[in-house]
Amino acid sequence: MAGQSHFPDTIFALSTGGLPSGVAVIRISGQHVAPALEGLAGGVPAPRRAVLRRILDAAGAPIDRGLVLFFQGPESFTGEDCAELHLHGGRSVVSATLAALAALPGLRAAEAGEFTRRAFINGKIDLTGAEALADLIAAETETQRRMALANAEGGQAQLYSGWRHRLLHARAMIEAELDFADEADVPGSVSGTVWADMAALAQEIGNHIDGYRAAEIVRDGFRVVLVGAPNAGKSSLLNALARRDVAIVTDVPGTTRDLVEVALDLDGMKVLVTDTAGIRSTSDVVERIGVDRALEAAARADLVVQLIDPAGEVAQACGDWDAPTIRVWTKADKGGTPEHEGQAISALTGIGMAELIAEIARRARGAAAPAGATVPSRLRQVELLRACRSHVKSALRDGHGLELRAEELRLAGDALGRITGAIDVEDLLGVIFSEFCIGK
Ligand SMILES: Nc1nc2c(c(=O)[nH]1)N(C=O)[C@@H](CNc1ccc(C(=O)N[C@@H](CCC(=O)O)C(=O)O)cc1)CN2
Ligand SMILES: Nc1nc2c(ncn2[C@@H]2O[C@H](COP(=O)(O)OP(=O)(O)OP(=O)(O)O)[C@@H](O)[C@H]2O)c(=O)[nH]1
Ligand SMILES: [Mg+2]
Repeated sequence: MAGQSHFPDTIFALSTGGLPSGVAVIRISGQHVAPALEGLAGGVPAPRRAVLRRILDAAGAPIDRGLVLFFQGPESFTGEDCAELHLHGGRSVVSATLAALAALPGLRAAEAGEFTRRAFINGKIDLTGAEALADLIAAETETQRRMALANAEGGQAQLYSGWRHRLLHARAMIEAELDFADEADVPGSVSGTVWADMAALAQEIGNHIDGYRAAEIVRDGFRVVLVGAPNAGKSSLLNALARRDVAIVTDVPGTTRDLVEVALDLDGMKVLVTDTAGIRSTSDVVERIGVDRALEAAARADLVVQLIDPAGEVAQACGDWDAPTIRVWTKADKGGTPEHEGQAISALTGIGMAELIAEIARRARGAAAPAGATVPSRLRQVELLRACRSHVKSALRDGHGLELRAEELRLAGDALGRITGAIDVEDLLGVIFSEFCIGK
């Protein structure tokens, strides 16, 4: 896909966020950029040099005075001629400029993700790089940002292209062996080292796939579920963690019925904390549904925090869940904290809260992909990685002939090629680029 392709339309969009803003940037990309700048900014600046210009409408009346940047293709984000207008971020300034652009021949408003899509078609980035840019823009926590940046800088692209080279090399060696086999004297078999490398590759791909769960925890959040008997102090803890009144707190046991979830940023990790109904056997229909939901949430948790009021009833029939569990004694301000193992906290005074938060953050980080690790970021990628590994494994099975085994290796390489977009991905592009916002 290398080389610049020629799209008939030149596209433009506001690439910065909500208006009004201090400065708003409008991006333009395509073959009509230079004539558009002639009309709109009275000329085309030297490439990559910011110049201050009057921005004019179709009638030649000034809209604003702003900075104009020109990038000459292929040395631009999209690989096409690009321009940026850095305007004052007023609604009317922006709408008048967008209207002036729309009136120019060959120009139209960009669709979501269309700049990045052109960057991909023009060979500036591969599909994993495009997906990583979407993640970088969506990143809210430090760990999300680091993971997205590693892939935006080509972490996955390099890993998969290395694997494709190994597959190609293996196929070449097998082809050579097939050719020699026609001749009278067959040289010493090369296949020993080839198959050893393919076995190692299957293992590496498997390990890489296993990293997906850790990547999901970074992207979607580490799920912490608060469970305990009614009145144990779960909702009070949730409110203290969220630093706002998310859940209703009363001294009536059985106050919380539904799941209440908040997203927190703990030490750079996205953590989803869910408050639940106090667990007890009850004849109240609504409360019983709440208890069922609590137990289901615990079953899905990455970490269960079990709250116990030392003066209260202990949760009967705690149910069982597989998630790691920590015990926390509540209402420590009242004294009487027992010598049991586990932490003591007070949501009321803050006793033990810093320690509890540090412990949750420590566990979240432990379950998350390590900083800078190259991990798959999408189910789409994982499915193709699984297909790739399964073809490598088929190739490793002896029974069938060398030709068929080489064919399995070709299929394995094709699966990798679909991840990066090197082959046959037209059907995927709509899905991938629809994730983006307009202007990206
Ligand atoms: N004002 C502005 N800021 C921005 C962007 C932008 O488009 N405009 N970006 C948009 O996403 C990001 C930066 N990404 C960019 C990626 C490549 C090129 C570019 O001109 N690439 C050329 C030249 C490379 C070079 O000089 O090293 C190329 O790849 O050939 C520009 C921005 C973030 N900040
Ligand atoms: N003194 C003191 N009281 C607390 C503390 N945490 C909670 N309480 C009180 O304990 C009672 C129950 O608190 P909640 O947070 O609603 O308990 P819950 O576990 O959510 O209860 P359910 O929703 O009924 O399951 C309320 O009266 C709270 O004010 C604390 O740290 N110290
Ligand atoms: Mg509650």
